Amino acid sequence: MGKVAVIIPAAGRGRRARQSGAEAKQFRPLAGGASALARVIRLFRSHPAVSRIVVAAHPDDVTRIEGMIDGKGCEAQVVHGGETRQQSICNALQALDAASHDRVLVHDAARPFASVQLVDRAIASLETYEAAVPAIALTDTIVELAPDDARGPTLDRDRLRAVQTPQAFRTRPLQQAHEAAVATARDDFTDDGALMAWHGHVVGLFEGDSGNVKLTTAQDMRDAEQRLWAQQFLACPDVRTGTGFDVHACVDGDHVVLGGIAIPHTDGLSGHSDADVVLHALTDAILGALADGDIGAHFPPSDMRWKGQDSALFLQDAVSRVAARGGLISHLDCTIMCEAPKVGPHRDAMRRRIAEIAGLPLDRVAVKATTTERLGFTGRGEGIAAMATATLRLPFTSDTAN
Ligand SMILES: Nc1ccn([C@@H]2O[C@H](COP(=O)(O)OP(=O)(O)OP(=O)(O)O)[C@@H](O)[C@H]2O)c(=O)n1
Ligand SMILES: C[C@](O)(CO)[C@H](O)COP(=O)(O)O
Repeated sequence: MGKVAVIIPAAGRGRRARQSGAEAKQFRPLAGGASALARVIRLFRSHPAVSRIVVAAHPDDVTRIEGMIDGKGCEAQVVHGGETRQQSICNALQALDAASHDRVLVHDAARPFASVQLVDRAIASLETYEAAVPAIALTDTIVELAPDDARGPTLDRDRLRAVQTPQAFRTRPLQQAHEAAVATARDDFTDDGALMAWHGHVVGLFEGDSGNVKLTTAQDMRDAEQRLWAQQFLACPDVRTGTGFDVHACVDGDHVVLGGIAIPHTDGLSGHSDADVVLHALTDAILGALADGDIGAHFPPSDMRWKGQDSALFLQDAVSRVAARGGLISHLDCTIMCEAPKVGPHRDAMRRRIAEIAGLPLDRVAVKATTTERLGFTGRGEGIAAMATATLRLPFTSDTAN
């Protein structure tokens, strides 16, 4: 048998799942981790039978998806998607040589929960069929709508199935079916199984997976987040708390950088980097929870590379150390101590920026502020201080147990 290729349609705009200001659903980080598309790419990249991946992308997303498929693993390519899912797959099929890849799986970028076992079943189905789709039985009572949208006839659910992806095909017959659809201007197929059946092929069914949901609505996105957080939390039972504290002196200037946000002010803050006490305290809090030194140990002030540096780099480094240990950050909290500038008007911008750097949902990032009642160096306006707490969860390791 020849090799297996995979087509990932990822050119949709995710309109039904769109929250205001949010990017398309397949690119949103899920539970502070990889996006749906990244998870799907990872699944197929690491599957031993798959040797080529073609991702159909909206023209605006080609470069970013090229960045996601970069690196080791099987051969991968991004092509322009079309106006509909069917057109996106048709475009991707043109990038496949049926002589070298005689089998192809088609899997939605919007189904991040597909398992290796499901992919194995899809590939195995091609020993029996030239087209096959995963299907699950329905558990709700299913009715047709009456003309007035009231309840119509009840359907026999034992004769109905919900169809998912990955769908499996012999490559050339799928290409021919798509060519025939283009020739007859049919562009209304919601899946390739339907298109193959229309073209006269028997389409087999294999066992789907009720967990393999398609992220379609905003509620689906919330459910997926919860499910992934729960999975990660269970895998990381070792709860750690770290604290951080930082001070920078006020100097001549016209703004300070706090929580990644430049705030106009009557002074500046002196420092080797951008002197962002908030990001520094948070970085130290994370390093503290990891028992992995402190910001000065990793980014010495004597090193000219960090001069004037955006402190996001330091926080990103600490966050990646958590990921490298297989852990996750469950909460970041910071208190800024200063008489001025007023933090309140900038609090949400700071939270958004910290959440963005740390890859966390907004409700897992807190920024608070207090004056020190004109007492001490912060009270006299000689400097600004910040203290932070990071709550992390790590997997238990043999080191942890010792
Ligand atoms: N022109 C299109 C439309 C959809 N898709 C992809 O097909 C899969 C299933 O489509 P759907 O869930 O409907 O995604 P969207 O089209 O993005 O969603 P919506 O209809 O809500 O805009 C998704 O991975 C989507 O990116 C595609 O490649 N090209
Ligand atoms: C292909 C599919 O996921 C199978 O269930 C589904 O048909 C896609 O439908 P959508 O309207 O493009 O979301």
